Amino acid sequence: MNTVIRSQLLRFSVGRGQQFRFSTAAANGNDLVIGTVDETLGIAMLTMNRPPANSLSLEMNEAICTSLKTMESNPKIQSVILSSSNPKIFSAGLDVSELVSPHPDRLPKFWNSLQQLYLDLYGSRLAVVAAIQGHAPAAGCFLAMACDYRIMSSGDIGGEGGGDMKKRFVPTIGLNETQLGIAAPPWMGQLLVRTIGFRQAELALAMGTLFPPDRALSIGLVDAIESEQHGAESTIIEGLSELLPSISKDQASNPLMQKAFKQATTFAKIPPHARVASKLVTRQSHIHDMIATRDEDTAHFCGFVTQEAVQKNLIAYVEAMKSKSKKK
Ligand SMILES: CC/C=C\C/C=C\C/C=C\CC/C=C/CC(=O)SCCNC(=O)CCNC(=O)[C@H](O)C(C)(C)COP(=O)(O)OP(=O)(O)OC[C@H]1O[C@@H](n2cnc3c(N)ncnc32)[C@H](O)[C@@H]1OP(=O)(O)O
Repeated sequence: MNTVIRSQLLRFSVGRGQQFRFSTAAANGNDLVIGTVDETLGIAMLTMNRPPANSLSLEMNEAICTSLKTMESNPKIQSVILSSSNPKIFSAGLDVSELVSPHPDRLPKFWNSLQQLYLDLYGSRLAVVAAIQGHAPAAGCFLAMACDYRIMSSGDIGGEGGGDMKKRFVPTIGLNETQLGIAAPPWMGQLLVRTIGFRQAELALAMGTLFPPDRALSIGLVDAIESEQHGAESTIIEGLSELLPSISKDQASNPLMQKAFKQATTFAKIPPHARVASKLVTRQSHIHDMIATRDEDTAHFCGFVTQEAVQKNLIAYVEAMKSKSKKK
């Protein structure tokens, strides 16, 4: 919450695998987002890096938007991989501390930053490939749905624990808002309808369902699933290692990341004008609807979240989350 973007862009250099970073005044000194670009291939990588869970605060939303816009402003870049520096969490959705006992001035600004993130990502001229290595609940799922292609980790043996007692790590994805005693905003819910169809979305929204990878694939919430068991050195793909930020270099032999890289490369080869025009055919009306109702949506959100009963639910949810985390 006390993270403030001090300077938008410290360094932006293009070329094979060069990086640009955002400088922030976060207590841990980390960059919120790390961007790398490869002009030769026409692809970029945007790595979310807000420990512990890549939750979306006002500053995180703004950092993703600014980074994406910077990539878009480079005419040589046609596609981008959206990934996470946390191998088990793509994004935990909204930073719940933005919702609990919110400051009246900050709350509408926060919501506006989320709306803008939706508009920028869903309407981006770039083809965005989501590399969903870990959990993607609520607005984490929304982030993935706003991309053009989603590849999710199938989960693996050995994610937690040790020795013979290793547990299987199974990431999940979905709009689970009702489990928190809130409802997904209409535009987010509609994005689910557009992605998986009316009946599946109606049920999933009501139940707050979080889908494991195989179910997410079968209903079309993700386009592909991939193991994360790292391959042999010989399977390393040229260009991927250079594109990965220094904190994720070990991901070069990760099959999921390789698949995302191949997909981004495929997108980058499609004639851009045709690709962007076809994207507008399916997305423009949804974007226009959202813009037309944006102020109303903000007022609705602020009124809804600040209700006493909603605050009570949220406080209980955050307490349960913290005590679960402490017990680990
Ligand atoms: C017609 C409609 C009518 C009305 C609607 C009108 C308006 C709409 C109103 C409201 C809409 C608001 C929309 C909300 C969308 C959201 O995104 S809400 C946020 C939902 N997110 C979640 O529920 C996820 C919660 N987190 C988890 O389930 C797990 O953390 C997760 C599965 C992601 C990972 O599990 P695990 O690996 O076991 O990690 P931990 O649980 O131990 O967590 C690690 C640390 O991360 C912190 N953390 C996790 N999630 C969040 C978060 N969302 N925000 C902030 N912090 C988070 C957690 O506390 C741990 O921190 P610690 O180690 O304790 O410091």
